[in-house]
Amino acid sequence: MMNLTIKNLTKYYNKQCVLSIDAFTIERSSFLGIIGPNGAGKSTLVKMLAGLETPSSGEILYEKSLISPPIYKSMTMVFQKPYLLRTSVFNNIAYPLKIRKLNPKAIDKKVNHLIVEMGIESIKNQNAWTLSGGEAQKVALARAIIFEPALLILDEPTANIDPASILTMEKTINKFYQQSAPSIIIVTHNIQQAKRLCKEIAFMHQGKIVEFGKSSDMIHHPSNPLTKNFIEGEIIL
Ligand SMILES: Nc1ncnc2c1ncn2[C@@H]1O[C@H](COP(=O)(O)OP(=O)(O)OP(=O)(O)O)[C@@H](O)[C@H]1O
Repeated sequence: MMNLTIKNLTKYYNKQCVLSIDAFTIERSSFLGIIGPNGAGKSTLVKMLAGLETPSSGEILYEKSLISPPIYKSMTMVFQKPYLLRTSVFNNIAYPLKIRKLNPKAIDKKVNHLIVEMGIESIKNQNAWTLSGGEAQKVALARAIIFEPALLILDEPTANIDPASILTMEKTINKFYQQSAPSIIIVTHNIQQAKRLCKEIAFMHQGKIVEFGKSSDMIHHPSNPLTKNFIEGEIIL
């Protein structure tokens, strides 16, 4: 679990401001959904939270300190297009435990348990570069949660995958959340998914967090007209 505080954060690309957030706090053990139209700045925000993009100004504090290398020991991000290693599915999932020097027996047990839980036994020995998109998404998620990070960032982890696989992934994410109480941030275009998974939702538009609240309030009683239109499926510009 991790507490994050954003202060006067901006991001500019080619002198164009794509993100501007004055103040925002993500409490420990939050399960935050970030929704909003294309280009709203969702990925830019989570990349900065993951330390993959540098802010143009402002700061992000993790547990009240500025981002620093130790944070990476306990944080991971899953992308829409997963980056997997060119080795077996088992080795991909085991990798975070190997680099943390867990003993091989414990690694075997943990990885096999998760593989069964996620229903991916049939691809356990398959080279990860030969997987279908949905299979690769599942492996990327398994690899992310296997070391029980304090902060898990998911950027559209279930985009373009079938409903059964979405449910498997949501079950896995939820179980991890219930068991380990991490902080989870998920960017999703699927409002129903945000409703199913998240405790809080932030709606972003044109680089700003327009509205933030408990997920049931945000979905059923949004107070901002932009949020309301977006949730009701209207096109917003
Ligand atoms: N590396 C970059 N160089 C220039 N512009 C960028 C770069 N990355 C993002 N942008 C711009 O920043 C804006 C916000 O992009 P971002 O990817 O954060 O939006 P998003 O809300 O995640 O959108 P989507 O829902 O389409 O994934 C967009 O206008 C995008 O074109």
